[in-house]
Order: sequence, then structure tokens, then C-alpha cells
Amino acid sequence: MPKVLISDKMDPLAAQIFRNRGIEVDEITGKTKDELIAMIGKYDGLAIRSATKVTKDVLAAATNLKVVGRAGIGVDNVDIPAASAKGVVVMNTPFGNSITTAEHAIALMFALARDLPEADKSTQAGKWEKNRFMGVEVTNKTLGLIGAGNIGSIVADRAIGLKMKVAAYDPFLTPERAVEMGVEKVTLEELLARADFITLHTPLTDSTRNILSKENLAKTKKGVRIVNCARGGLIDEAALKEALDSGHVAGAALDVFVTEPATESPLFGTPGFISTPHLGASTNEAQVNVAIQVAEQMADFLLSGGVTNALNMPSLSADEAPKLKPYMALAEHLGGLVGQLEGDAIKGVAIEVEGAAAELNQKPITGAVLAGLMRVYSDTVNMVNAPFLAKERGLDLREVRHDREGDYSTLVRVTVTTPEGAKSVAGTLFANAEPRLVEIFGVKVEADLTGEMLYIVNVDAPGFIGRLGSTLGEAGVNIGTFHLGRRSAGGEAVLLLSVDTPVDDALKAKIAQLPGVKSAKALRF
Ligand SMILES: NC(=O)c1ccc[n+]([C@@H]2O[C@H](COP(=O)([O-])OP(=O)(O)OC[C@H]3O[C@@H](n4cnc5c(N)ncnc54)[C@H](O)[C@@H]3O)[C@@H](O)[C@H]2O)c1
Ligand SMILES: O=C(O)CC[C@@H](O)C(=O)O
Repeated sequence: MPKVLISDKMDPLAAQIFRNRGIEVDEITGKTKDELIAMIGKYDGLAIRSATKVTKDVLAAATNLKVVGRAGIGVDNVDIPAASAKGVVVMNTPFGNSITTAEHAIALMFALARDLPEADKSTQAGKWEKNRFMGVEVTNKTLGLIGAGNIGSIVADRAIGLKMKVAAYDPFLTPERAVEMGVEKVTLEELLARADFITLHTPLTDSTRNILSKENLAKTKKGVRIVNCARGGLIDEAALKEALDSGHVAGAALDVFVTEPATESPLFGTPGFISTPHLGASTNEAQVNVAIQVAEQMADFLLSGGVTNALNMPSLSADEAPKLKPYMALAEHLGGLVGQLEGDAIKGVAIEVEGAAAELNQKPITGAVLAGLMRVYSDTVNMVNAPFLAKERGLDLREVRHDREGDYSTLVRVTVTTPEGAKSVAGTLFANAEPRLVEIFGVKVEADLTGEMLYIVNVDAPGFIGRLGSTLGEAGVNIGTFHLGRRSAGGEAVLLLSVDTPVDDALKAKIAQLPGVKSAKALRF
């Protein structure tokens, strides 16, 4: 039974879903890094929010970990390259808290427009300072939206409902989508110059870090009000403090900070400054959504291999997973076969699907071929880390889908490029379920790739099979299955044998010396 650790505070529905689906679950929150390292080894899944930091060290200790599920959007607390290298899938729940966070941005915008926190404080202090607080309307004002993805587009929709004009800066926003959203697509310079309010909705990346830098803050309209409910680090906090002090920026509301928890900041106490402790996603509705989504996604993956919202591998729905499972086994075998036969000589891989295979999601098939191929180099390779390892080795990758049906109703072909030219192996499924090799380097052969095997290329001649059988028999190696193919009578033949015990180097050398043998190789599947 898989075991999951929930290491951050999460709606109880998450634990309930894991249990209902037959997954053992521990809810242990507030642990230090060392405590997490000490306990993580026994878990197959780790469900987190933003407090748990899934670092390289934590991953190194996570010997059984298969999936990290983030109940939320941002995954900057997860070392994704390290997780990928280790073959751990990282998933998030990209839509569960979007409305809630967009609403928080709008709430902060209104709070800034009418100075609500200060007005509240003053009123509750018995001051009744009616003349001190003079706000601004948002109607007809321009909202500059930096980042027009899930949350940005909801903020735009709400702002349009408030009769605001929305100007959006997002290099990935298409003109068509901008029209659909009812926003004006602008450059960052235009946005800075025109916006009365600016809200930020991008992830923190090299291109967005300090997007509101000192220089860019200086380009904003005097009296601008700024809201950041996305990530700390998008705004230069020191520069923002100066701009608030000088009055150039009339107000700023931060839900997120460069350092969190933000228990101290030069911004605290600055007139016009409002803050919340990373509350963007904190509503009952959002927390129920993300808890349900993360638990269902992780359970699907641990129980059936379904992959949803993974950041480091292609999606595979729980419906698709059973259909693709035998193909992935076939693909992994074909990858393993070429990997073991050609190894370092492989410079590129082409993966072709035809017939019924061409109607399926090809990405998992490709991932499985690469996993089989790269396993030659490491036992810990799986579909998550294989594409990264293949890229690291500089392998060229090509995926081809043929609509035609050939000799087989379904076929997967793997062709590797080597200094000796292109070499290809192909396989099909019998009864839609059983993987079979049907071609190896141009020779038709029908074989089940399983367990310990021996691959021999020899000159087709009478008496060879008897001699080979005796050699194996004398060494105490029992033959399980025997598959034969040849280019032509008397020409080159290939033999694929499954054997009950591994063939050691000495025996392999003996076989290689049998008359007519061109090469002999031990394989393992
Ligand atoms: N405060 C919170 O509690 C809270 C809650 C949820 C999400 N978030 C954060 O909000 C942010 C947005 O989330 P989302 O779901 O809308 O993400 P998203 O991926 O749907 O949208 C991000 C948008 O940013 C755009 N973008 C990327 N680089 C850009 C650049 N250099 N300049 C301008 N735009 C750029 C992308 O094209 C994309 O449209 C994320 O950082 C997320 O972690 C915070
Ligand atoms: O879990 C939270 O409270 C914050 C989530 C938010 O930052 C996110 O990126 O989804």
C-alpha cells in the first residue's frame, strides 16, 4: 500500500481522500528540514503547500518518493530539476485557488483606493477622522496587469466588471486572447506610463525578478497604486519603500515578500503600505479545491499511473493510463533493446507510432522508450528523468505519427542514429495487451523481451543451433524461449533466447567463438 506524508497544513479532505482510496497517510506538519530528511525515506508521496521546502537534500533522502503534490500553484519551494533528476513527479493544482487569489488582489486594490486599513484603525481608536481619508474611484481608471495567465485573466474580468480599462503586459499573451479577455495588450513601458493601478500575476523567474525595479518604478505614473499577490521578488522592496516615502507611489499592497515569513520589513509602518501574510489562497473554497485536487491527482498517479498537472512529465489521464500501459511496457523494452545493443553509439532516436498506437497520446510512449534506453546508464532512470538525461547526453529526439496501418494493426518503431547509420527495432501488441518484438535491425523476428536474454548474430548454417544448445547446456544454462529470424537462407541470422540464468562473460566469449557467430550479447529486461 503506498504511503503519503502531508507535511503542511491542508484541508482534512486531502487525508480523507487518500484513506478512502486505500493509501496510508501521515499528517505531520511543522517539521524542520532535518526532521523531514529523517522521515521522508518511507513515503511514496509528499503533499505540501508552501511551507515545506523540497530541497536537493530532502530529495536525496527520499529513497521511495515517486510524487510531490503541491496543493496550490507556485512550486518555487520545490527543486524541480533535482526532483526530475531523481525521477520524482512534481504536480501542482493550477486552477484551484485562482479565483480566490484574484479576489484578494481586487480586495487589496480597493483597500488601497480607500485606505481602508488606516481608516479602520483610526475609527476603532475613536478618532472619527472623516476629513483625513480621501480616496479614489476605480471606475474609468486604468489597471495595468503584469501577467495575464489564470489569475491575471480573472483579475482582468473582475476589473472590467468594475468599469476599469485593463492594459496587460505579458509576452505570451496572443492578440486573439487579449481581444477575448477584453484587454489592451501593451508593452511594459506603456503599462508603466499609463496605469493608475498595477497588479502583478507572474511566476518569479529570471525574466520577472524585480520587474518593478527602481528604474521601472520611476517610470510609473505619479500616484500609482501597486498590488502584488503573486510572488515576493517581483518588486524591489527597498525601491518601493523609497517611492512610497517620496509620494511617487501612492499606495502598495503586498501579500508576498522576498523573505517569508516576513516578520520584519522596512516597508512596515510606511504610509500607504498594506500587507497580508501570503493570504492569496486562503479561503475555505480554495483550500478545499486544492486539497481535493492534490489528493486525487497523487492517488491517481500512485495507484494507476495517471498523471495530471505534472510540471516535469507529460500528462496521462487515469482513463488513458490503462490503455497506454502495455504500450509503455513495449516502448520501454524497445528502448532497452536498442540501448543495450548500441549504447554510447546512439546519437539520436526517432520514435514512430502507427495504426492503433497513432491514436494514443505519444508523449508517454516516447518517455518510456527513453526510460528503457537510458536505463543502460542508471537503474534509477524512469519516465520523469529519462528525457532530461537524454537531453544531457545530447540525443536528438524525433517523434513521428503515421496515420497509415502497415502489416500490424498497431506498431511502435524505434530507430537510433549511430555512426554506422540508422538502426531500427519495432514491436506490436498481441491481443492489445502483450508486447512483442517483431523486427530487429531489418530482420523479422517474433519475441517476447523478458528477463535474461541472449542476442546472437550468426551466419545461417546447419548444425549451429545444436552447437549453441550444447554449449549452454554444458554451462548449466537452461533455454526458456527461442526466437529465430534471418535475412535470407544462408545469410545473416539473429537468435533471441530467453535463459533461466544470466550468461556470464566467460560463457559469452565461448559462444562468440562458435563457428559462424558474428556477435553475442547478453541482455536483461
Ligand atoms: N498569493 C498567493 O497566495 C498566490 C496564490 C496562487 C498563485 N499565486 C502566484 O500567482 C502567480 C500567477 O499565477 P497564475 O496561476 O496566474 O499563473 P499562470 O502561469 O497561469 O500565469 C502566469 C502568467 O505570467 C506570464 N509571464 C511569464 N513571464 C512573464 C514576464 N516576463 N512578463 C509578463 N508576464 C509573464 C505568463 O505568460 C502567464 O500568462 C504565480 O506566481 C503563483 O505562484 C500566489
Ligand atoms: O498555499 C498557500 O497558502 C499559498 C499558495 C500560493 O502561493 C500558490 O502559489 O498557490
